[in-house]
Amino acid sequence: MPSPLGPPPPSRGPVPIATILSTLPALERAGIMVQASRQPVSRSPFDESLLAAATGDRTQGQLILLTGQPGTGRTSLALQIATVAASRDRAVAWFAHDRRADQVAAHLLAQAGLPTNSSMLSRPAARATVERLAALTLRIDDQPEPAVDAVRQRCAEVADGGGLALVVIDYVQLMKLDRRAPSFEAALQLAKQDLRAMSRALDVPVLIIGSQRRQQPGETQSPPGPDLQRLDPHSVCDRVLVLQRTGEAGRLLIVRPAEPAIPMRFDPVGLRFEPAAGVA
Ligand SMILES: Nc1ncnc2c1ncn2[C@@H]1O[C@H](COP(=O)(O)OP(=O)(O)OP(=O)(O)O)[C@@H](O)[C@H]1O
Repeated sequence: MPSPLGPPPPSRGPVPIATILSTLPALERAGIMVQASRQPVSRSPFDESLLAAATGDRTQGQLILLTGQPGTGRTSLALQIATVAASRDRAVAWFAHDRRADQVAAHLLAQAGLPTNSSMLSRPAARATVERLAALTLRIDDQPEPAVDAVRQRCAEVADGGGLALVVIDYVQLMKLDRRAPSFEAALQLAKQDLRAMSRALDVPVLIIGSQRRQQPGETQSPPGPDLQRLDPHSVCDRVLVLQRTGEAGRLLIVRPAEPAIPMRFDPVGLRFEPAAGVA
């Protein structure tokens, strides 16, 4: 029987990056009217290799865990990966739980060499860069604390509307978890299982950003090693990546399946990873 309140309102769903960029005051101040370019974003070979490392070069449904200690640059790395995936035809759905959509858009601008607090935005070339970013098939959802069901519904809507290449959840500990589970860890485990089922049902890679705890005073082992049993206790994730960074030196460990680590350098201005010196 139909509800007396009528059909439920459509979910707001992930918002296209072009819409989010058009709300940024810094672009308005610089006189940039956001329009999507027909020119694709140029993809750096290194960023392409990061997408390949994250997905194992597979476009099929799979659950990928990207973890590391807070502040190591997990969001930055995931955004580089998402940008490559979103420069193709199908969409990338990004669920931001610890920052607003406009902050993700500002991060994207910084990665493209246009920090919102710099005079770079008033240079003529900035408009072309912004227009290329606006053409990305990146959609951002910053509604706080979504449950897995809500994420699944919004992803299914995006998939129906033209296809989905990648889902990113930043970060999984901030999702609304099942309160009936006996512990936070058990609830997290259930959420991961549901997200893995979603990746299979929609046949899309789902990258979840997770957090390793910080070193406690008195602990000698730092950072916590890539102990798979601790990172992914019941082998829920198909791929497990650990980001480590000290200053500008970083590396991406590929723990499951075991593959060679990727040495990198973090650019603290561009808020992005580059190949480590001496690495092509
Ligand atoms: N807008 C910004 N301006 C300056 N520095 C930033 C900005 N955003 C992030 N950073 C810095 O860049 C580094 C990487 O940030 P990023 O958000 O990618 O890391 P993270 O691992 O996702 O961390 P967390 O979610 O714990 O903040 C951190 O040292 C952070 O302080």
